[in-house]
Amino acid sequence: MDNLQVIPPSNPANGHTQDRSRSVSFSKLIPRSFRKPSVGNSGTEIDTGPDGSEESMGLGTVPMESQDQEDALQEGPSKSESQTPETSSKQQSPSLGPTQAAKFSTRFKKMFKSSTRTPDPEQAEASEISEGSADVNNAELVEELSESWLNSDESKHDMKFLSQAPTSAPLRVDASRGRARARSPSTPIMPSHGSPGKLHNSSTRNSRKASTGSQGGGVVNVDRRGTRSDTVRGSNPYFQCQGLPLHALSSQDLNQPNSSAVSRHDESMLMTPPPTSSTGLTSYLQTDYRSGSNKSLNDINENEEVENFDSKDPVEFPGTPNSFNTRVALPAASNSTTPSSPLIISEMSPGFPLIVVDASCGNDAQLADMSPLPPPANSSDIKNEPVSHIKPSLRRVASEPNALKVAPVQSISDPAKVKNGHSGLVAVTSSAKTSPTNTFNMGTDEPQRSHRLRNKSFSNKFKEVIVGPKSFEKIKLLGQGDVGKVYLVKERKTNRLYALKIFSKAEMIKRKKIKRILAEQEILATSNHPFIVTLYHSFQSEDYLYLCMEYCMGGEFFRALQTRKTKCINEEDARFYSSEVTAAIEYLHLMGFIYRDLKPENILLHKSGHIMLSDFDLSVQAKDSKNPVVKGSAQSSMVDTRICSGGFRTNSFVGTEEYIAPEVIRGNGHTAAVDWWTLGILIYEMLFGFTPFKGDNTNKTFSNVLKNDVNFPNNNEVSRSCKDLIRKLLIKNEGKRLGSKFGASDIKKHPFFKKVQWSLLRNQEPPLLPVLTENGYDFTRLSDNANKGGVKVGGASKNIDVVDAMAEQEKIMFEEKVERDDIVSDDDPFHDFNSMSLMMQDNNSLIYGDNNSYGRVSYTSNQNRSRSNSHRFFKR
Ligand SMILES: Nc1ncnc2c1ncn2[C@@H]1O[C@H](COP(=O)(O)OP(=O)(O)OP(=O)(O)O)[C@@H](O)[C@H]1O
Repeated sequence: MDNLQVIPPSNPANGHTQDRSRSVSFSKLIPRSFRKPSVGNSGTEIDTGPDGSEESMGLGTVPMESQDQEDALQEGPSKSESQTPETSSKQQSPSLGPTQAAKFSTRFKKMFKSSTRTPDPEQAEASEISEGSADVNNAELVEELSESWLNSDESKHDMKFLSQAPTSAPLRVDASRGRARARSPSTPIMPSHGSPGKLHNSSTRNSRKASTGSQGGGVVNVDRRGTRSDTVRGSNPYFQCQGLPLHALSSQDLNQPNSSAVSRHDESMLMTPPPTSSTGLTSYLQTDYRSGSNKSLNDINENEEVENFDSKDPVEFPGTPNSFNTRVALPAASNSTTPSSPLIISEMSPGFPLIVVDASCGNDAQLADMSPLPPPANSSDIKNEPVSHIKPSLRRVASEPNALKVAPVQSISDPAKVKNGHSGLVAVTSSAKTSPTNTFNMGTDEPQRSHRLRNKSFSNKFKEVIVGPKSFEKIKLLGQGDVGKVYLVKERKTNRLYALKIFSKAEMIKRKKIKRILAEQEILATSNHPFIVTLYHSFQSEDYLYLCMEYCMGGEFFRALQTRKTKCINEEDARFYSSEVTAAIEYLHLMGFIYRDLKPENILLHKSGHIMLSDFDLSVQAKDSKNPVVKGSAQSSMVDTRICSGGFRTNSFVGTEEYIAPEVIRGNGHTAAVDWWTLGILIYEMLFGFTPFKGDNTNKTFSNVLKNDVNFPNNNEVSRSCKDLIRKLLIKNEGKRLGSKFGASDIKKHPFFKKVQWSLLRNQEPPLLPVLTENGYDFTRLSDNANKGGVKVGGASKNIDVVDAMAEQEKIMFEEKVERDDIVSDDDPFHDFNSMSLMMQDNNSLIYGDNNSYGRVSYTSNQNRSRSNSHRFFKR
């Protein structure tokens, strides 16, 4: 990998000329209200590529394979695709009236006002070492804003203002983000284009990340320069550059001189403290932030972060007639008999989970009384509730593959096992036998479930919550995400280790993240898959929300990659991880979820070395999701998972910069195909240590994503089939992208995965095994410092008051009293957040041991892997 020949994205040959077409691409990124209607699958791109056969993969590897050389393989974007935006943008030249233009101007002024303020020293320091891409200075703005928009008469006023603004003044971009990436040595380092001392969010994130001990124990001391920006949530940089589109501005935004819908919460590690008055949170919420949380997740406009609920989605509050009529149950939650909410249970059988699609479509009534369960464990926090019967659920026992036997797996292609018909469901058999470690908690009593929980689609998995904040003892801070903090905790009663993610309600409301946390809970609670992190408990207190999850001691896969000398892994290992990721995404798609934030940082490593997908706050559930369908013949059938969310388009601007799919940038809506795009980027990054479209700033990256073909370094170790897979996943036209026909089945059938036995993935030997070690990478010192007052945030020591406040806040977090579902009033924004516990606790979760530091993890190569995988689990 050392001899990688990399064409920096700024190389004109790589499509970075200041040419017309680039402006054309960016013209798509003008405020959404000016955009052309969705092109969707009707792109003009022509799929000239092969259908996946090895033979058709064409040419051999060439140094830094050019597009020309690879044409025979490539279904890259056609010229017509890049021409379309130009045409459309001209046709769609924005036409602002004088009032609208004035509003835009107001937005710009507000933004510059905030951006030109003197940065604090720590931010300045952080900015010097940063070179991320999440900020854009004014000069670039003027240079790179949409050509069509620039040319419009109405925009002149605003652009004049932009060009007059001090060029050194950066625009703050998503200052709230708490994450950063280290760039691998082989990643092209782009020249910094920012001026010294400017505010730079990614650098701040960087510093914060280091200070908080980062991730799940699997933390390495990485180079803090050259970070990549983090997850973007509804904050299209173009909106930030240009001011928000009018439809996203509320009257409040426009009238309050100091308000800015684009400014993010401060960069303090502290969550915004909740109101302390006796009226408490409820009145605070009702006064200031009437969110749409009482509506269906999908009914809330996805661009909530840049929109004002009051103006767009008025929600009625208590006392108002019909205040509850606006509430729609969470997706797939309210009616288990609806065909659109198939009950899909994946069982962690001894071995690989068998997906069980309940052909009765989850009719609770029919299944009631089948399996009385034992009473919940005692908890002082919990008041007893009337009990109800539940249907038995097959749930996986957490991942302990070595201790488990492989259950016979019945192929989903077995026609005898596939039922299509009235229920419209694919029955993929469960031949799993319950093992001692996989037994249902069958008792004589029934689980307690609140009325609200009973109505949930996942109610067969959960009962009334049996723990509260006091049930856990904090061991250390694992890391801080966008809005939540994740702690390694041990349950006092059992000594079991968990990852407890805590969100401040006030913060969630302030930053309009209510929908996100509800989505995350919904997906975690609904999912039951060995490659998706298990949710054990969730509960809320007056001021906080808690998600208690399986602790993945291996930390982020990204960190594991960083421990590699080359920052990348070989193709065989990449196949392992990508196959597990594909299985996880397939499952999510089956459930009607689109993940939308695949990246190595969101892939955690279980202690077994297998992956665990986490962080679902960007995921969305398809409206009217359909049941999977089996297509093809008995010999070669495929489960069409694409159809589960078929036709569902969503239009938020979310994702991670380097992973964002072209259709997301274009803003004309996207589908589940975005997940296959991100899979392509992930595989590329695993193999080469950097992402294929990285530019030296956000705009360049997006331009590359829209225009550039994927190029490969001169690396003969990567097979043609692998490159072919990447190319097909990175087809810019989502309608032509691999996965657009049958979803995951398309990907699984690709020659790159030919040897993979999908049903036995969980029994493969992982390439890397996380090990707690005294000599591993240790970030606990930093978090210890944080606790002792020596915390460094943004490169400078925070004053002791801040540290004290943090400690105080943590104390409160772990002392609050749990609020059961029934006492959370219906008008509470977090009414739909359930307090609940998994029916059966996992007996395989890690147990706290005094001798472990839980801060030092290293990754060892799995010696068993080659023998085990090639001889036992891979077809020959
Ligand atoms: N179950 C877990 N086990 C171990 N570490 C975890 C677990 N869940 C989260 N973490 C770690 O805690 C940190 C914060 O997690 P979180 O999901 O909030 O952050 P994030 O991925 O940045 O989220 P977001 O994208 O929402 O900002 C991350 O470093 C993450 O790897």
